[in-house]
Amino acid sequence: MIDVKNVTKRFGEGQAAVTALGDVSLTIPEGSFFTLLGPSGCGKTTLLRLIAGFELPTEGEIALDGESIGHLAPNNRPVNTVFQNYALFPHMSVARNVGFGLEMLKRPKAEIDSTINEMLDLVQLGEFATRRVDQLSGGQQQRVALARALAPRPKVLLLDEPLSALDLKLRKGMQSELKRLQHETGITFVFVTHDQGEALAMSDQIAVMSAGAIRQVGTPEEIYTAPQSRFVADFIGDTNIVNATLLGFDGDAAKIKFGEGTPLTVHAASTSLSPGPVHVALRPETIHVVDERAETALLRGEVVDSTYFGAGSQMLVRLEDGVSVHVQVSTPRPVGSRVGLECDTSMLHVLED
Ligand SMILES: Nc1ncnc2c1ncn2[C@@H]1O[C@H](COP(=O)(O)OP(=O)(O)OP(=O)(O)O)[C@@H](O)[C@H]1O
Repeated sequence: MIDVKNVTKRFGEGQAAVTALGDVSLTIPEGSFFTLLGPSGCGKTTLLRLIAGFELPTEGEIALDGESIGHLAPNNRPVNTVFQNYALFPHMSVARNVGFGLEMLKRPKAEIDSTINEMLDLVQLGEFATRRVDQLSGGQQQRVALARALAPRPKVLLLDEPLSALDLKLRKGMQSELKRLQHETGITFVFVTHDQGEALAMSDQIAVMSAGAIRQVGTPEEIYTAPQSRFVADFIGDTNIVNATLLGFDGDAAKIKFGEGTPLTVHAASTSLSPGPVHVALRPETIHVVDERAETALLRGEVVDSTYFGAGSQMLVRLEDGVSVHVQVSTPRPVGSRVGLECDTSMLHVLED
């Protein structure tokens, strides 16, 4: 288990100082596939480099299995990193690249050889052992980098956008491959990405970050279906955010209404929200288009655009308050027509701002 406790990281001094991380606390469970997700510059790489020991925190500490690792140099931490550019030795064979870390650790030759074979089998590169790395494809080089990082059997593997150099098809393949490797080895993977699809597809847990802070931690399903804030709802997928009035709470359930509509009981990110104007997240795939006069319509508006995307169409509906909502449909209504929008209220979610 990795415990990040109240970690602040500032670069530079005085007026020019940049706070890359501000009082971040986080627990990464042992043996999990844990993803740090957020836009460029939010501090993901900085957090990874602090865990690796390439940077030291300005304040706070990082513990592994209950023991602070702050005093340990990077090579003495039971942690290994796979970098974005792989950092392989191009002129060396695949086998030597994989065994390099073990040679540095002065492990016996027989142990190094058997680990190399085991690791190459694990990443399905057994037949490439003697090939020079510069004679491999990008995807194969990625596997060598993984095998090399896994060879010393670290407790934690840090992966900094390791798939970003691959084309889309290879990326998808490597996503399943990485998940398989994590399951088979049981090593804790801390994976950095700004790609929400990748994060949802691969992770046991995701920490969504923005501007040096952790905004939400949860399983992919929790993050997708119950985003806490407008930022998380916006960042994960194609969410509509609509205006509503919060009337109050009944236990954990929020009572809201859209415009002058009837009160609805829905989920909320927090029960400490005050009654009044709020924002509600509404996933495009959970909305059904009905007749404008239908009593079941929760929202009403006019179709202002419609885009065909193969599996269906995406309609843009402008609501009476001017907010536009995306809706996925198999048969779009004509632009200019008035429609009602119906939605399972259990899929509505009041956000914190
Ligand atoms: N060595 C450094 N000196 C000064 N500022 C830095 C340094 N390293 C990072 N920063 C700043 O800290 C902030 C966080 O950077 P970081 O690289 O952690 O972001 P990131 O989320 O990994 O971004 P990306 O997805 O673009 O890699 C940024 O504002 C960055 O400019």
